[in-house]
Amino acid sequence: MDSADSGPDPKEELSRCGCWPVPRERPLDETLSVQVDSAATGHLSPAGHKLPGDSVPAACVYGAVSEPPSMGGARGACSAPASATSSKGSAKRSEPCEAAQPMSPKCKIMQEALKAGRVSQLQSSSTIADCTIGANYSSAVASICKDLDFVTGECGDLERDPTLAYGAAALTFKDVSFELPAGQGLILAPCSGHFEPGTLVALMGPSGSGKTTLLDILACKKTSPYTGDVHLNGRPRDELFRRITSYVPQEDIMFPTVTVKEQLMFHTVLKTEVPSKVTREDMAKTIQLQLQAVGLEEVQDSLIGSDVVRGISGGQRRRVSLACGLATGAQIFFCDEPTSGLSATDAEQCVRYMRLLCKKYGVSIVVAIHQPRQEVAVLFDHLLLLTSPGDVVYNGKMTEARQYWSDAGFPVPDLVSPTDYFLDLVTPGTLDSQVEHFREFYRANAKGKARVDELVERELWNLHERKTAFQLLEDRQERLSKFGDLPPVRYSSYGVRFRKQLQKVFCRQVRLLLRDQQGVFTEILVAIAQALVVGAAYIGIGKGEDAGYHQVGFYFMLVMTCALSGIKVMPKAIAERTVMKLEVSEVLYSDWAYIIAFTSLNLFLSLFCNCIFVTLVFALSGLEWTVYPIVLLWNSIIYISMDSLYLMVAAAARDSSSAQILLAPFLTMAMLFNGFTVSRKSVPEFMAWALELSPVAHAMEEMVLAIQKGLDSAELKLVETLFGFESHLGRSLGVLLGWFLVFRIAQIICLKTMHHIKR
Ligand SMILES: Nc1ncnc2c1ncn2[C@@H]1O[C@H](COP(=O)(O)OP(=O)(O)OP(=O)(O)O)[C@@H](O)[C@H]1O
Repeated sequence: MDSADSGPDPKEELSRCGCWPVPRERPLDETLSVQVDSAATGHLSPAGHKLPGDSVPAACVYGAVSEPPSMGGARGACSAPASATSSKGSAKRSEPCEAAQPMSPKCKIMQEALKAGRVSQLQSSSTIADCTIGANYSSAVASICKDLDFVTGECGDLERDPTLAYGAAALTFKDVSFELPAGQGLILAPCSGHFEPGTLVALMGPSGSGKTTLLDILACKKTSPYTGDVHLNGRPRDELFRRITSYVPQEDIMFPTVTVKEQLMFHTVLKTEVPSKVTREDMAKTIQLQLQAVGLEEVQDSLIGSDVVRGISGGQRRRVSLACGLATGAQIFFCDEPTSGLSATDAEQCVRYMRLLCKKYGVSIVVAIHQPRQEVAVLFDHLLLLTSPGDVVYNGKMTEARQYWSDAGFPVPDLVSPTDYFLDLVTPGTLDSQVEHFREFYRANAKGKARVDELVERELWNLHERKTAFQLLEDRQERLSKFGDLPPVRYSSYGVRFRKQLQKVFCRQVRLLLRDQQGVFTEILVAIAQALVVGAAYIGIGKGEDAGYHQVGFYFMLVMTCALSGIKVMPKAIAERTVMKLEVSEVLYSDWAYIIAFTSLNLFLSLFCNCIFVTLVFALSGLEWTVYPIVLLWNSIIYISMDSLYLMVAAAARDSSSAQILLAPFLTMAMLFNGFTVSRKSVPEFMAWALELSPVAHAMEEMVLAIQKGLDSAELKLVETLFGFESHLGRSLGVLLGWFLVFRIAQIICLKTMHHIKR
């Protein structure tokens, strides 16, 4: 791509500003890195930690801040000792390194490169800002890729980019704790802390120590009552908190028949408004880059899969969840065990990518992680270590943890992984366990609780320096507006308007429906097969001279079959509900969007299959086609009425077996009091109300009476008298409509109020 004389390309501009990343190519200036590497150590490769499939991860960010950073990255994050100025002269390393921090080979390489006068080359290849000057597409890609190669977790590996960084959200929490009701136990003792923008935080602790509990509380995901306050930029969280933050849950719940790329695209377009000039191709490139960053490029067109649908592996699914979380343009991310199920190399690569996002773009990422390898642990800036049951034993910089342990009288032995050692000492029940000692030490030591409490007090209500959530969103809006029109920022927890939510959810439902070819085809084939079997039983019934009585049996069978055929939608509705609940809890879309999309599409398909069934059976029966519209109409009406009952039960029931139990009384009433086997003439008087309320009875009566009128059949007239059929068209339509409305409303209430994701 030649952009030298054509002026800035909006796509490049987007990429450069970090709003929409550009796709990967092999780094062009690999030679430089190889030179530097070999000069220093002779063994480091520019693509040192690659993901499977030789993918070169690349950064992707979603809203750059044009003003200089106000807080210079994570508190305590160290910088390289040498002063290095970018070609714009804005990125300066001036803070001294932590004294205790050893310098990694890569840091040394960078220092040597700086000293040797290769500064400008190195800088220009490692900051996206410089691509603004060159406006060169390939070098922009190369520089993004190269940035990840410099992520080491040690001082000065990457620094906040003043041109691109958009993270300006600080998280402060005070005395958050969680106790089970009725004194069943304390899960998390009061815990406080503060994370500056750009901090990569590790929440560590033994199993059951309350890491997820703390993460859920901070992310505003805890559904059980807890105490304590969480603040965003010194202010209590509000509705917009969920647009500023993003959550990657521990479990990977997704539709099995969507592809990896579609899943990521769905999350991306629902979390932020896309400027009008950003094309589908730009978006596709964005997705491509995000997939590369987490090593999923090779499986981008594979299905997510499940136990019954062949798809990607469990580890890859974990990475899809992570990519979806990180694709939201949030400023604070909460990730629960994002690396579980990943190979050691992939886990390291994921955390390196997170560090890149933190350092370069100023976002904060809080990660609950069980026991990372040392190579992964050093990538974190901050360690919050819990013991079991949830009590803090360390809350400070990762680089200071070793010294803290020494101060506590337990220096980390040589050749032992510090994080393993920390965990061994604070895990109850182990041989080395020193839980009580570390609890007390944290409470009493000046570098423990006292320091955290002081920081929290200082940061709380530090309103004049920090922006509100609304202002943060407005900033992003302003930056993105140069790429096209955008609707004004709304005070809503949803990233996009309802119309767009509905459109996206509807399109996905259509795709799922079409992709599930087996499901659609099976449904149509079953309708045809059922029609042939039933039709064979009643073949030519409309032609007999004295077939009136038998014809009523035929109509009865048709109505009953149509009333029951919607039952098959229940398992599907229950399965989809779980995914919908998770996505709704992530405020991707409103539950209304799903209810409307799912219900309308499902109704359309089912009615279509029902029409095939009725038409085929009717054709085989030999009845006069003049009455076909009557038969089709009443059978469709009964189908729609009963369908809302099935969907209500599917919305209320926990699973398929409890759905059957819940359905039984409704079904018995509707099916037993059907106007034919139990008719007006035979029903006991005290149960006459049941007949009046049965939709099947009303549909049956109205249909037979209308057919009789149409055919003017004396036989049928006789049968009607025998069974006591009466026409009350208004009342019948009222009952059928009543069933439809009552159960549809109940379905909506159940979907909105029940089976929430409980945390
Ligand atoms: N809402 C709740 N109701 C009852 N118990 C709860 C609730 N939330 C958490 N717990 C309990 O709190 C304890 C800590 O759980 P949590 O998931 O926070 O631990 P963890 O450190 O993340 O564990 P792991 O590393 O094994 O995932 C567990 O015993 C869990 O059952």
